[in-house]
Amino acid sequence: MTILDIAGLDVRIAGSHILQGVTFGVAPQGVTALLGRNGVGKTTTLKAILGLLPRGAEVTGDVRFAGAPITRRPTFELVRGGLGYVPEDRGVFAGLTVAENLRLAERPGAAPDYERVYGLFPELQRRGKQRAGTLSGGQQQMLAIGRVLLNPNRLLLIDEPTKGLAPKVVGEVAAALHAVAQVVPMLLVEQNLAVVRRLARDAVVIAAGRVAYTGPATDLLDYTEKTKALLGVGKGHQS
Ligand SMILES: Nc1ncnc2c1ncn2[C@@H]1O[C@H](COP(=O)(O)OP(=O)(O)OP(=O)(O)O)[C@@H](O)[C@H]1O
Repeated sequence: MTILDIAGLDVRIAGSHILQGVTFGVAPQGVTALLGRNGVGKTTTLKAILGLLPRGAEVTGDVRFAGAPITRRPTFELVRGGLGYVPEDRGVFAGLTVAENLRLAERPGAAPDYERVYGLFPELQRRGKQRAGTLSGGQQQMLAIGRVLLNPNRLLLIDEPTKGLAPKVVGEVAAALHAVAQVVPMLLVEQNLAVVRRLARDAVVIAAGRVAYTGPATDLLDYTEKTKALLGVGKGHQS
């Protein structure tokens, strides 16, 4: 059983053939980690799923969300249909307060689930009047995730949530993601293998434009030689 199926995904941007027939499925529970060396095409994979690649990008292949083909559906429809996205740059509005950032994510006609968001991230309630630009990196990440969780989701796509964060904060964000993953499944791009070990049940590795591993995350991480060959790093290290 899968909630998201990607088959033969091919992406060319500005003359480079970035993804070359990427094929994998995402389980409907828990965390699936999407791994690979820098620049291999992890973000491109998430953006291709969401229809967010630049205009000139050539995209072919089949993407199905809960069984339905979504390849040419507009992004807003996918998001309304329960595909939540937390981009790598977090995309919070620095000049607005935390509460205003959350309010902007509310959808007309839908009841925003503040109880869930503040239950997972009490800090966001305490800092409601603070400008988002003055939050720490970890707090901004929690705001970016909280904003997506205001609305119902069937799958979250989260891009490098711990990138650039201090080690203590990485632990806090990982704990938050662990709690979120109890409620909604996740496809998580993450370079920090200690975080992957803590959170992910399944792993998908992209190498040279193709899927080089799919299977249990622990099997990959316990096999140090393979991890090194595919990701260029050993157990528990951050690349
Ligand atoms: N809009 C674009 N125009 C040209 N090249 C692009 C574009 N977007 C991505 N690329 C190229 O595609 C390749 C894959 O990029 P992508 O950001 O998907 O990699 P990644 O695996 O997410 O990397 P990182 O771990 O560094 O975030 C890179 O070589 C990148 O330079």
